[in-house]
Amino acid sequence: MIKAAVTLRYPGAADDALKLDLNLPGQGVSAIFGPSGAGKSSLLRCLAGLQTCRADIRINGVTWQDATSCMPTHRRQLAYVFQENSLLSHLSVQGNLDYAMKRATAPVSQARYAELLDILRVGELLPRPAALLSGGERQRVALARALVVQPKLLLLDEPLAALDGTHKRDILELLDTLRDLIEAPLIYVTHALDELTRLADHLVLLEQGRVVAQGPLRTVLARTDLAHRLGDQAGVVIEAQVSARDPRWRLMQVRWDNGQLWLRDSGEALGSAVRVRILARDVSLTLSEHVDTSIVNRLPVQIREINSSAEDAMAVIRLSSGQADILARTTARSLDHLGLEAGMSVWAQVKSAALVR
Ligand SMILES: Nc1ncnc2c1ncn2[C@@H]1O[C@H](COP(=O)(O)OP(=O)(O)OP(=O)(O)O)[C@@H](O)[C@H]1O
Repeated sequence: MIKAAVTLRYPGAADDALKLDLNLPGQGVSAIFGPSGAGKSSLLRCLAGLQTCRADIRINGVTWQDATSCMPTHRRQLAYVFQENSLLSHLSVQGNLDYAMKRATAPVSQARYAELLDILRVGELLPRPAALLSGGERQRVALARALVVQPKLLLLDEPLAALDGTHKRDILELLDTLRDLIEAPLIYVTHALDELTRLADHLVLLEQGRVVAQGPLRTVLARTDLAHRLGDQAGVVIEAQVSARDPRWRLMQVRWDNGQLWLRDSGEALGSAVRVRILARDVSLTLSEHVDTSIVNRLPVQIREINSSAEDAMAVIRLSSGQADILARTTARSLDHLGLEAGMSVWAQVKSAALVR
């Protein structure tokens, strides 16, 4: 478990920049998500001991900070990857890796070192000066450097933010590959929901230095009361399995207990575990199944909860399809017109769904 109660006020500020209690799993990827200025980087700096703050921080049973003690950063056995400039620019790539290995409390084995360099395609970069690497290369080396020290906690602060689309996808894929190899918990700061829906197991929503919500990714994303904060990005992720393909139309079917969707075939093997993201704005509701529509994905669902307010023209509805939750957004007028209520069985028309992993 990661437990961190942090209070931080910058000198001269009228209010605390951070006042929060984090409870995160001791392994897997936890994403810290929030708008600019929410305090995401400040929080990572506090966890790393790079920012003076009042805190109780325990990482998998080891106290890093409490009311009477504060372990210095170099003893916290953590690794940090920033948006840019995580490397020592006056050294070569090899020099950066050697530097990290020498200072590590328990560096990785030679076999794991070679494996990490291979996965991250760092081998051919070893003689290159760090200062002359491209953005994507720099982040691959920064990740290698972070992982060879075998940290007890890995902090990633918007590692993709400075990259263009191609490099972003490349690093995301590498992180996805590495996630099963990394034993340490990973805290991933981002303000891009598409990154976290792919990588995260756990989600913390931060606003103005306060935790708005925290919990398993699926649970937090299915909360109707948070949907308005996420705007057009509101929507759920569903864990499913590739169950069939239709080569004629280049479609692939994914299933979960008693739900299924057809998606564009992206080549995953039958039986593979996948993660599907469905945005609330892409789901509409009908009282009976409409077959005369171009929408392929029509799911029988049950209405679990309706969140509407008198001031808002839009309502958010939580539906269940077996074990999976789906959010739909409709106008309050449609809600009234169709007489929708919690407990009703209806049909969800899913206009679009994306495979995120
Ligand atoms: N050194 C500092 N001195 C004073 N105020 C600071 C300092 N660093 C950050 N702040 C303030 O603390 C708040 C949180 O900043 P922080 O950089 O942690 O947010 P963030 O969520 O990481 O934002 P972004 O996504 O833009 O990087 C902001 O209001 C910011 O202006």
